[in-house]
Amino acid sequence: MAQLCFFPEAGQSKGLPKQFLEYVPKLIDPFTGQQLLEKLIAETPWQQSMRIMYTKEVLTPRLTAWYGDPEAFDYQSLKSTRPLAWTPELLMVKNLVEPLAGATFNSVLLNYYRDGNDSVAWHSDKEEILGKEPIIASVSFGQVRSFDIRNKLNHAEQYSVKLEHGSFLLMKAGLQEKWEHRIAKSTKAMEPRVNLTFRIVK
Ligand SMILES: O=C(O)CCC(=O)C(=O)O
Ligand SMILES: [Fe+2]
Repeated sequence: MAQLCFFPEAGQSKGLPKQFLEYVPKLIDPFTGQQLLEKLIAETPWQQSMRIMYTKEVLTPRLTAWYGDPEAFDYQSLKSTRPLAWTPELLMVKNLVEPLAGATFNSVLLNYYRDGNDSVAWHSDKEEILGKEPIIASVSFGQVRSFDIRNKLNHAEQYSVKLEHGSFLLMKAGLQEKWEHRIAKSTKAMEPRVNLTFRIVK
C-alpha cells in the first residue's frame, strides 16, 4: 500500500484504533473539491430511502445514490435497483483512492447531508454482500462533519475524526467487526456535505 499520512492534523481525538483507519486530510485540492461538490449535488439523481425503525417505516435522514459496474454483480439477487453507470467524476476519484486502498472497487454509495439535520445513525457496514472484513474508502466534500466511532462491546470507548473537505478515510479490514460509526446530527448550522464510500460488492 502507498505510504499514507497517519492522522497528521489536529482535530482528531486520541486513542483512535489506527490499525483499522487511515486518514489523509487533503487527497483532493479545495478548488477541485468544490467543483466536484457542486456538480455532484446538482447532477446526481438523489433518492431518500425508507428504512424500518422498530415497527415504523421512516425516511433515511440524508439523500443517497448508488453507482457501480452493472456487470460486476447480480443486483437483482441483491434485491436492489441497478447501480447507475460511473460518471467521469466518480471514476476520477475512484482512480485516486484505489492505489491508496490497495483495492479495486466495483461500486460507490453517495451520501448527501443537506444540513445539520442530516445524519447516519450508528452502524457497521457488514452486510453479507460486502464479504468478510470489507475495505471501504471514503472521500468527503463540503462541510466538515465528525465521524464518530465506538467499540461495539463498550460504547463508552468512543473517538472521532473530523472529515475535512477533500479528505480521504480508509476503513480497513477488521474495523466493521469491532467498531460502529455514525455522522451525528448537529444543532449548529451546517453547509451541505457529500461523502463517497467506495465498496466491493461480491
Ligand atoms: O458520511 C460518512 O462519512 C459515512 C457514511 C457511511 O457510514 C456509510 O455510507 O456507510
Ligand atoms: Fe458506514
